[in-house]
Amino acid sequence: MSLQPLRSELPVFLDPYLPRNKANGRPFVTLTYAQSLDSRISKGRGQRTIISHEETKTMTHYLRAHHDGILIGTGTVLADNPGLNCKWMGPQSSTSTKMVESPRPIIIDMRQEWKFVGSKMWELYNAKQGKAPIIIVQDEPQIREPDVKYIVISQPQFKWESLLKILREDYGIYSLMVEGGASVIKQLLLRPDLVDSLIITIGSTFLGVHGVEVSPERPLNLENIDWWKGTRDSVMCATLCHD
Ligand SMILES: NC(=O)c1ccc[n+]([C@@H]2O[C@H](COP(=O)([O-])OP(=O)(O)OC[C@H]3O[C@@H](n4cnc5c(N)ncnc54)[C@H](O)[C@@H]3O)[C@@H](O)[C@H]2O)c1
Ligand SMILES: Nc1nc(=O)c(N)c(NC[C@H](O)[C@H](O)[C@H](O)COP(=O)(O)O)[nH]1
Repeated sequence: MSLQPLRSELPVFLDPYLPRNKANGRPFVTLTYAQSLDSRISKGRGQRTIISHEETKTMTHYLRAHHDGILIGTGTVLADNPGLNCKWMGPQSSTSTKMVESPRPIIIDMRQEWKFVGSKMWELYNAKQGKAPIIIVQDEPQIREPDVKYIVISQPQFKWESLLKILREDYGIYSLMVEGGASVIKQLLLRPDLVDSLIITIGSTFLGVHGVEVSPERPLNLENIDWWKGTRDSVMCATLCHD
């Protein structure tokens, strides 16, 4: 399905929060997600839930066009079967340039529960509309899936700073968009040392007490805050305070 055109104010609004070159050995990291008014990102664990309006969906694809990589956690890849490509074509693009503009999917799958072959990502890759993923695993895989790259961590938990360094140095990921889910977002909200931009879409809906909540484990302040108001959603851009 094609996207709605990008709202004309969004490029200027988003520009200060888009990736810039970083000299500190890790990628520029954008943490972005869509939440309800009651701070939920889905109706329930494992339930794919559309929160964004069509115009903020287009914004998400515009953001994808500006990043080398797009990372999600196991819960999200299993629940959502996401495509993680970029459908925003830009003013002068043609279908043949889609693959170039799509970020590389980076999937946390420590216990190898997800399969690339047969997924939406795989269909898009075969249609030359998306890239094959890098998968983060705990152990060397017994069967390597076609065109997938594996980062073997050799322990159940990885340290974000180490993973980011590997992504930049070994895979040329200079800008990384992190799209969730809840566990990943909660960890990174507490890492102002690693997150460069925070972009949250707030949808005008309540998802209720059974929804998957996103709330950091301790209070958190933001700075460099700006808001955009759309038809149904608002978008807040900010940076995390180092306090
Ligand atoms: N609205 C949105 O913007 C949005 C975005 C993404 C996902 N979602 C929703 O969020 C839900 C999934 O959230 P979730 O919290 O269950 O899953 P998640 O996607 O955050 O994945 C969590 C899992 O990733 C792995 N993981 C995360 N950090 C790790 C680390 N440091 N080391 C090792 N492994 C690590 C662990 O296996 C962990 O259980 C789904 O319902 C999905 O639809 C919504
Ligand atoms: N911006 C945004 N608004 C939403 O309403 C929603 N549910 C997500 N969720 C993010 C999560 O990462 C999804 O899995 C991908 O958004 C699916 O991506 P595709 O469209 O299949 O490429 N993100």
